[in-house]
Amino acid sequence: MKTADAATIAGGVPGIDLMEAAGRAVADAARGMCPVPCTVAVVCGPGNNGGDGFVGARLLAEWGYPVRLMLLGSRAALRGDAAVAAKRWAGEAERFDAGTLKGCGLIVDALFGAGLTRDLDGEAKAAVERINASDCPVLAVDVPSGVDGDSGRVRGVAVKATKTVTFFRYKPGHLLLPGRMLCGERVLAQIGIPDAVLPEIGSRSFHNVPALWRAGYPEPSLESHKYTRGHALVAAGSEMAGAARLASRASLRAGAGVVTVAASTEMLPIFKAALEAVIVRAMDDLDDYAHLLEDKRRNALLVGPGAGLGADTRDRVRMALGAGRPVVLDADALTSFETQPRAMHQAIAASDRPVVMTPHEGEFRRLFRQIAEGSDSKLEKARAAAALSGAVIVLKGADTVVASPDRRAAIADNGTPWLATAGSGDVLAGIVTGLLAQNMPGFEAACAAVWLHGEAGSSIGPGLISEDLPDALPGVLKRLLS
Ligand SMILES: NC(=O)C1=CN([C@@H]2O[C@H](COP(=O)(O)OP(=O)(O)OC[C@H]3O[C@@H](n4cnc5c(N)ncnc54)[C@H](O)[C@@H]3O)[C@@H](O)[C@H]2O)[C@@H](O)CC1
Ligand SMILES: [K+]
Repeated sequence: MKTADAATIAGGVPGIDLMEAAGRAVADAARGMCPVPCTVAVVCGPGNNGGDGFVGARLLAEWGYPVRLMLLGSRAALRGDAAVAAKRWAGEAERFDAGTLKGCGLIVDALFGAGLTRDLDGEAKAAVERINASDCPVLAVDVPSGVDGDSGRVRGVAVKATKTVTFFRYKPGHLLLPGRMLCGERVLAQIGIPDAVLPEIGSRSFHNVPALWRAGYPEPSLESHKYTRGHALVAAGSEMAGAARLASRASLRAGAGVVTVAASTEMLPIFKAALEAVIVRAMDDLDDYAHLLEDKRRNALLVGPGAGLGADTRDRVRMALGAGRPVVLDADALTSFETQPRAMHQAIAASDRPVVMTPHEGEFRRLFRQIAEGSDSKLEKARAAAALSGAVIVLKGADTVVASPDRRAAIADNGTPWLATAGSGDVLAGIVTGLLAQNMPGFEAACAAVWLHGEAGSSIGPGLISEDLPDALPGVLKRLLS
């Protein structure tokens, strides 16, 4: 944002104009929250976030709202645009103490935004605690004060907002937990920063929404037949038939033309009975898997759901990665490398096709211990793991991050807590595999799968079980593609 602001200002827009536009967006949001004028407490900090607060306070007062402005620090200490904004505020700047929020109908939190540099303590911490203790709705300016915009982390203590107005683009902290929860409803306001500054910023972080990957989403044409739509091979092994069934069905729903599931002979009847459109093949040993890989039409491979832990699964992972095809590694395929993650990274490095890993936090910690302990930003953790392993990393959770070895990363916010249920990850892995079978590139396929999975979950909601998810995909896809 500093680069964006500076480039805009260098392009001829005075900084105070940006602040005026930001303050207006804040005042508009406040009016939306309290259409009938109520007393608004605007709590300002010592930097430009406070400056936005001064502008918002002035406009609300002009619109007939009784406004009380409180300032952390002294008016004389304000600098730059914030000092200009403060001069335009004709009212008082009160000290913020225990009594000052009494009788207020709305609090505007303009304490700290992008300039937060350390954990809150002392007077600032007390101010945030007082705001949180009041039972007033809170409108946060840019980010709830105390939330780190880069990571979504709480720096000591943070405001719990009802609504947050931010500017130009969302920041990672608006999408990552716990920041996202502390924002309440989010509003994105444009304040005159042109999109042309984006290349200069060079950000590789994205919000996982269809605009990011829709252009590469595979759609069949009239000339397509089932093999041109790709053929996914799911290596099920001999355990947990349900996991591989869910993944296979999800691959088909995601558009793979054909799905083969390979399982031990004793498991075949279970698969045959449960999956009509899926081809079922016996795989009792590694030779059987090698034989299945000989058919090059099987062009995307999934190893993990129901694979079982141990040497056999490790060998199958190595064979898949050596087969010159996109590979998805999930569940047991990941955990089987817990004690030898380097061996997995080496096998990935030898593959020239996309590899996607779909760990949850626990699996991630086992495979990337140093990275997991070394950073508290989920975004940077996933990014570091992608760089180290050479795979696209899907670090799952309510704020799933997809990161690519080329440093692109996307954060999803469209899931639902109802997706935290057995088998949900198997479905996700199956969707990724189905999209890779249709030649979608690795990062885009992973992002699209996460988004579709989130939408499918949200479309079902309470009572969701993983079996429902593949069957919810047609509705989601219909909306997406129309
Ligand atoms: N031209 C611009 O730069 C624009 C900036 N805007 C606003 O400006 C904000 C960023 O402004 P700033 O960079 O001045 O930063 P902030 O206003 O977020 O905070 C910086 C101030 O807080 C102090 N501070 C930081 N961490 C602290 C802590 N833990 N405890 C106590 N004090 C602490 C710093 O010493 C500094 O005085 C954005 O969030 C946005 O609201 C908008 O007005 C749009 C235009
Ligand atoms: K704030």
